[in-house]
Amino acid sequence: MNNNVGIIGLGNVGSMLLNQFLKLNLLREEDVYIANRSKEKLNNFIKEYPALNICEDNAEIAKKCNKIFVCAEPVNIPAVILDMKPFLNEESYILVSTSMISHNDLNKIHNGKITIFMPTLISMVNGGVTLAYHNEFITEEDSKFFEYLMGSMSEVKVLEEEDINLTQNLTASFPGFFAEIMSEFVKAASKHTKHICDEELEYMLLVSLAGAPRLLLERNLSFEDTINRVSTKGGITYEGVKVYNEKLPAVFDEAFNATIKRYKEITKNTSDIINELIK
Ligand SMILES: NC(=O)C1=CN([C@@H]2O[C@H](COP(=O)(O)OP(=O)(O)OC[C@H]3O[C@@H](n4cnc5c(N)ncnc54)[C@H](OP(=O)(O)O)[C@@H]3O)[C@@H](O)[C@H]2O)C=CC1
Repeated sequence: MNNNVGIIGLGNVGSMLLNQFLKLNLLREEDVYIANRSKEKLNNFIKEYPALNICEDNAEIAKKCNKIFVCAEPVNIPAVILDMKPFLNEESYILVSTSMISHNDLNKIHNGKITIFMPTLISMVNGGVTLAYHNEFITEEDSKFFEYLMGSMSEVKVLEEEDINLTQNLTASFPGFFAEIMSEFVKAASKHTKHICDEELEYMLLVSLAGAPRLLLERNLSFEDTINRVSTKGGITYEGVKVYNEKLPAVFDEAFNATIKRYKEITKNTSDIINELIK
């Protein structure tokens, strides 16, 4: 048993976790081991965190760490776990940062402790919701460890595995959806303004956005209360709300259907990859 923590895959998620674990003093640099497919990325981290341990490959992480975050793309995760398999034992705790690979499929390679979690890049600024599913081998101590790390940068919601797929639209995917919706908002406003540039429009929108959730949360206003307060019957907001009310449900339904369809395709693909690898 050791306190070493491994992180495999230093992309958007892995680097966010590494930076937050160290910047928030949740882990000591010398207890953290990292590995990534392309080696250049690793050297950049060493410049910032000189006591960090760089591993040659995924197997070395499994040899040296009991707790291992796997933050690769779904299609690459089966191979990562297989690389580690010879060195995994009942103490090994694998934390996979995507729900697009089922714990049943992962158990075919590592029949032990697995947490499937869905982080959010909002946690770079200490916020957002991390969704998690712990399999049956996870002890209270393991879930406390998870809560200690992820709960320090986000809210943690432990769910049934099948519920993560849908709810991640509201958490992990949210920054992307939000950016897309807001960028359309600015583009539409831009068509009607002659003297204000897009950057100024974007700034006004972001400042309003930062305040709107505070208004709702601090004054305990529901969405409906807020609409009623802002939109006077027959006024400008009222007319705008009517259009959103009519058109948006179809857009949200279609987007949910598209993500659910893609989720099924990816999980089927990762399942096929695992079945092929363990043949
Ligand atoms: N981006 C997001 O907001 C969120 C992403 N996720 C999930 O987290 C996971 C990571 O996402 P993200 O960080 O965006 O992806 P990235 O593509 O940014 O990072 C993936 C990293 O994994 C590395 N990698 C791939 N294969 C291997 C391997 N065999 N061995 C070691 N390292 C490997 C890649 O290395 P290389 O440098 O060679 O490419 C890369 O650094 C995905 O499963 C994604 O679905 C979950 C929630 C939110």
